[in-house]
Amino acid sequence: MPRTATSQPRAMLAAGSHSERRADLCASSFGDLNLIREMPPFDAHLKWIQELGSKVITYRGMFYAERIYLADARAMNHVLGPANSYSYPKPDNTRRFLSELLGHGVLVSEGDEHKRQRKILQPAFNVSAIRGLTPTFFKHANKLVDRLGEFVDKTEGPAEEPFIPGQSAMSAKVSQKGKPVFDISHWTSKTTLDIIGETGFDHDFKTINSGEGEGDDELAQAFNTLMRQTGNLNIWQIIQFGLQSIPGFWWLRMLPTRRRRLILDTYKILEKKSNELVDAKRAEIAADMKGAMQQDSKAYLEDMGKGKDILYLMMRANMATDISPSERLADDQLVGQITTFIFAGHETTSTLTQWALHVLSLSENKHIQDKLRAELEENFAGRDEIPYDSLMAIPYLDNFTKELMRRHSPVGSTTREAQKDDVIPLSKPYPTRDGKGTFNSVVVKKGSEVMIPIQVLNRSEDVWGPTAHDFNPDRWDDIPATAKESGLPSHMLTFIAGPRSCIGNRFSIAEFKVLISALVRAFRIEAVEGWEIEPKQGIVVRTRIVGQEDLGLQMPLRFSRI
Ligand code: HEM
Repeated sequence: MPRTATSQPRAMLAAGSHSERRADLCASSFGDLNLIREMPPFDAHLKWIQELGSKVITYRGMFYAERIYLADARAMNHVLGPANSYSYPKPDNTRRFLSELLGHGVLVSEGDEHKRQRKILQPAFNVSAIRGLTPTFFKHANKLVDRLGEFVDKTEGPAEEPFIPGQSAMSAKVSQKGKPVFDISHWTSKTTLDIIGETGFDHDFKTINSGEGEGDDELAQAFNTLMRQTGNLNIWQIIQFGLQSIPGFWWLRMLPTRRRRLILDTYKILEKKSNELVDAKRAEIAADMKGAMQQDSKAYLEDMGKGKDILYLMMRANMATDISPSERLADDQLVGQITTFIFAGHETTSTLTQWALHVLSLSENKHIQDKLRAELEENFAGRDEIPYDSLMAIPYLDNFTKELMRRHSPVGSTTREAQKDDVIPLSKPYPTRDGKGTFNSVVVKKGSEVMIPIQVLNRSEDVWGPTAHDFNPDRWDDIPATAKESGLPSHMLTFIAGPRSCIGNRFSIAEFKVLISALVRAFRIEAVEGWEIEPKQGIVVRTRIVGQEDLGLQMPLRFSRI
């Protein structure tokens, strides 16, 4: 008879593994995080899951703190769903780290404050808003195609030195006539930054036209300086972050380190520029409202929001008469949304697009690239852009997008912290470690970290069957019952679920479809023979090339004209 695990079941505790590794753990403060850091993303989790024969495990995070890992759909619906989501906030460390860089936007708010912010933001992300933004997505995607096309046409053959912005010397050497090797991550990143600039708050970053660097836009430079502080933390900085959450060590936050001074100074620039954007938007809305009053026309008011940027729509919602003064967002919260949009809505879609191009470049997927291009040619029929609804209705593009989101989710995992003791139900009974019994729920203690295993659950054989690890867009024509029964949004965890799910999901799907349709129609995409891509976990799952680790994160791909 399955039972509730009142004490952690042995299968879940992975007791053997813990004690076997205890000697290593004592030698380092990072617990099992060391293994996770050493192995490619998710492989450590998958390895434990396979070793233990259970999808429900615990392991040790920083300072040996317990982390609960539940690769189970029902457990995730419980933790993330409307009833419990606010009882599982982001861990304090994560919030502190993010708010230091991004201010007080929706990503770091919790509880009633989060509900309030979400309510104001929601209208800016509904279908009609995204429909209005789609021409801007096309404008930037076509600009990208033009820029890449110039380099394709100019490429005479291999070169000793890089001849394209972002390109490494290695990529220059393997370029061929009319077939240069681009670091496509450089280009997708610039394009999605330009897109979020214009659609987010009507700001032109102009990065696609800049050369190697970040361009001279002050906002882009400030943002990139802050983002560099998210990577390459040294051991002392990581320990410091961990210690800060321990009572008595709060003062570590205040130490005037070089990193802290840099962050404070840079955030001031970001804040100043963002405040200017907020002021300009307020003036624009006021002028539009005045125009509406003068014309006294309901149609004029309705038309006002069409194709407007997210900040405009959000601020207009913030000024609406049915919003009480206590519900309105203050200026620092509006500024926090701007930094949040750049952060959450830039590298995420860029990374997804890079993975899409990588998947298409593989010789075993040539049929997918050919099929996608043929379908796009037919639907675009020689046009540079098509309306949002037509784009969304292209069937194979839709299957390809869903499969990519499932198989290569840019955000690999995230974390929550139990705010109170709880019992988390599981989809099915799991065997205890001794094999003598089963358990179908897990007791969680207040303060435990609960992992949200996005990539692992997206590839779960329990949900997708034995072909879960394959890349197959056709699977979406015949979704297995287990996926339908998972209760996850679109049967996956890519945008997580519930009240804290990604508000930008519609935005990113439309943006991605626009980018991929423009690139696939214009270019043939091939992998560089013999170069092996290796995933590298950061805030998003980026890539580097095995043997070229010193060149850092990159996605080199060969492009040629169709
Ligand atoms: C493929 C692209 C994207 C993926 C995979 C993605 C994924 C996610 C995930 C997993 C979260 C939850 C993080 C957590 O709570 O721990 C999230 C939150 C969020 N995302 Fe996205 N995202 C994408 C694109 C975007 C875009 C384009 C925007 C904005 C234009 C955006 C805005 C946000 C915001 C504001 C949140 C915080 C929502 C809240 O806490 O209420 N995202 N996203």
